[in-house]
Amino acid sequence: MEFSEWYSDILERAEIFDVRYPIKGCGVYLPYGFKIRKYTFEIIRKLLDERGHDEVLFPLLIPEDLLAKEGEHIKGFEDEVFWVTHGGREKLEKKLALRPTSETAIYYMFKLWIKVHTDMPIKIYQVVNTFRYETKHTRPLIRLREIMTFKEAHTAHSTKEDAEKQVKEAIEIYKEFFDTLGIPYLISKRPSWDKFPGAEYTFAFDTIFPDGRAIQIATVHNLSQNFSKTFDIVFETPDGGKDYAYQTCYGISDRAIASIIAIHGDEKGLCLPPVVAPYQIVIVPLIFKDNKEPLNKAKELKEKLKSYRVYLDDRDIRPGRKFNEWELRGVPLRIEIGPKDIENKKITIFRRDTMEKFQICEDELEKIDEILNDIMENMRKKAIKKFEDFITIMDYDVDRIKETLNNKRGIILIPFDESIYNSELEEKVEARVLGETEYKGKKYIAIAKTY
Ligand SMILES: Nc1ncnc2c1ncn2[C@@H]1O[C@H](COS(=O)(=O)NC(=O)[C@@H](N)CS)[C@@H](O)[C@H]1O
Repeated sequence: MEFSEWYSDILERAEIFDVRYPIKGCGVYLPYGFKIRKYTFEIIRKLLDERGHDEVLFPLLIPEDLLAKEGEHIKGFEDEVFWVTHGGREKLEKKLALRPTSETAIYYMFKLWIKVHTDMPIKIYQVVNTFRYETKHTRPLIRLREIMTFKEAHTAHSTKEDAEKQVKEAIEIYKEFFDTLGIPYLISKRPSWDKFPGAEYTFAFDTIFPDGRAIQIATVHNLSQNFSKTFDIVFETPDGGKDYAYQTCYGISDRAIASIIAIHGDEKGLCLPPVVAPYQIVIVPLIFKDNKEPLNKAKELKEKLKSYRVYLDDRDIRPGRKFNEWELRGVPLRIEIGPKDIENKKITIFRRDTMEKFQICEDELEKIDEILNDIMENMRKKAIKKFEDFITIMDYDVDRIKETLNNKRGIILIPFDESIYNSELEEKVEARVLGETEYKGKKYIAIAKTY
């Protein structure tokens, strides 16, 4: 089955996201998908909180004049903004934007909060919905018009060096986030012609989906003083002088969830990293006629394993149907308990990642931890192997680049060469220039067909 069909099919059959909402680019997180989203964003919240960030919440609506304040920013977003023009039947005298991202909402307040250098660093983030009138093909969790899970961090610093350091910290945070999820990535410095509107420079994380197309899954922007000059965020320096704040911002979205589904999934369905799996273990008692023993044993096991997210499936349906359903939903580990197992004081384990079945003694439950860790390690290795197979290093040869992108796809790396690194390159190779990147210690220009 072709990837995009597999992807749409799995969102529906594993009951993750319902695309039938009557607005293009909008959809509904179903309970199972919502849990994956919850556990995924718990990871990033923890990583941000541990590094001195505070979670906040800003209004959704941004007055038109505020959004338009930073010239480059508004130029970059004016074709993507949704507007509110009425309050009830009354026409608003100032139209209001649904935030496409919150720089202009937040930096208006930074101006009120920042007076002296000791008011910084400010390191805040919010996890909100944002709205972009995407004209390209919308796709669930990949290219939404209502971005349902937009984690945006915004920081302000009293020196250029501190802002540069913050960019590096943000990159470390995202590396740890995607490593925890087993999602491989290439970090590139976006070319100047493709940086975030209003940024000095942008670093981006790109991964590769099974169809070989690259997708931007995170971005880190050094805004320097572009916004602080526009919003007049001036502070008193230690020596009593005046300066504009130095700022950064960095964001991820529902694409983190799309990546977990796309990268770890297989023909049987989802294969979820234990850390985000709504159920890490499902217990299936093999019930024969009126033999209640397996069910009682299963309940005992569930109790013993209560430090995990365990589902005891005691529904009155055939075990085979249960196995297929939990494999489709990507539950990392299944335990089967039948009369023979009980007799032999064993439990049967099924690993979703390798689809292998084996037995452990019923009093060796401490092995479960190491099996779940091994599952994650194996999933990560498999994903990195697939990712690296999609990387092609070659000398600059337009025809070979085009031929490779049309057949193998993936990311092409050509040795960095200033003389070809310009916006014409994209037209020549009929693909996106992801930017300049380091790969296995060498510097390259990365090129790919992207989402
Ligand atoms: N339409 C969309 N649907 C889903 N995710 C999106 C969409 N547009 C962008 N994203 C994701 O959101 C991330 C952050 O968006 S951004 O425009 O690059 N950066 C910002 O908005 C900055 N304010 C940092 S928070 C992107 O890296 C991309 O992974």
